[in-house]
Amino acid sequence: MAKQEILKVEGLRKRFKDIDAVNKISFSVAEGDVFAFLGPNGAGKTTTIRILMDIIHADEGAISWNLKGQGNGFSIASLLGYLPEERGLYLDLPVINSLIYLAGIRGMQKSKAKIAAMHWLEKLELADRANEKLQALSKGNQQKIQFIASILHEPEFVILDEPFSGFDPINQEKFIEFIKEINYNGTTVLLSAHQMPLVEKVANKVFLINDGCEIYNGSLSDIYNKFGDRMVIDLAFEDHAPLNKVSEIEEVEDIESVDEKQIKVTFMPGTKMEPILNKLSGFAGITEFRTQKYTLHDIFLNLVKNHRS
Ligand SMILES: Nc1ncnc2c1ncn2[C@@H]1O[C@H](COP(=O)(O)OP(=O)(O)OP(=O)(O)O)[C@@H](O)[C@H]1O
Repeated sequence: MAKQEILKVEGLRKRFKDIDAVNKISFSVAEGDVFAFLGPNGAGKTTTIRILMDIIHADEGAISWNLKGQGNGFSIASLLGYLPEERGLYLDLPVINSLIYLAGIRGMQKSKAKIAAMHWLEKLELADRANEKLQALSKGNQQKIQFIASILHEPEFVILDEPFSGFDPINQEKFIEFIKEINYNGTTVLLSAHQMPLVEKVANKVFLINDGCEIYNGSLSDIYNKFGDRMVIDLAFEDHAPLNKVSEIEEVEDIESVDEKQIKVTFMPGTKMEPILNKLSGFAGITEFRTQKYTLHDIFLNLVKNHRS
């Protein structure tokens, strides 16, 4: 059975002077999705999110929400969870007071908010800092508090704008687990992030935006099926990598220079390994040969590059 649609966006458009920041995009998010909203810098992600959060208004288009809490006097924005790109909490208040206050204005009882806040502070290894002012915490720890603030009231739908930025790799991995956990417990997630290896661990749907326009909208598995059928080989050479000569191999689609000795070669869809091995055997001084999976990162770069050209 198809899952219930929680958010439907149709023909959304926003212009800033002569820039189409968001250019007639449409998508829908269903209950239980982790919907990855991806795009390069300046693509229009934060503008779209700000429109969804009612911070700015669209010039054209329609947004419909289907949240269980609608109609009980709370605004849509207060029913949602939101981790904004620009962080900002009450620096001068003790952490626990900020969290309880923020959950309160979103309709959560004080006693329940306190229990939930302590639960998340324990999880994020910050329980012993609960009574300190936020400004005494490191930037990464402040970000953890802001994440707690966005999900404490157990929203049906949370928007996380760049949740991994500013975290070390260990905390980034932990946050993947936290996102999976809130999603498992019933929160639908719209996630905007640049770290593709993290995104592909948690998302089931992907929307790719570039220059305000849709360039992919579908499931994560479909994006691999449609665009992922490519072989990638990392090559290292004793001396300078012979970029020009490798690019003459007819099956080569793209070459990325890692450094002067290393290259990453992407082959056309359907390329077989054996003829490539034969061709590469003609190159002197190969010190490393490694096949790789074509990742979401590669697909993303390729789709954006093709859209620009
Ligand atoms: N208030 C504004 N006034 C004028 N232009 C704006 C404004 N806000 C955004 N823009 C422009 O709209 C475009 C989209 O910006 P947006 O912040 O939505 O991109 P983004 O995808 O979130 O980028 P990033 O990944 O860098 O955060 C950019 O060209 C940006 O300069």
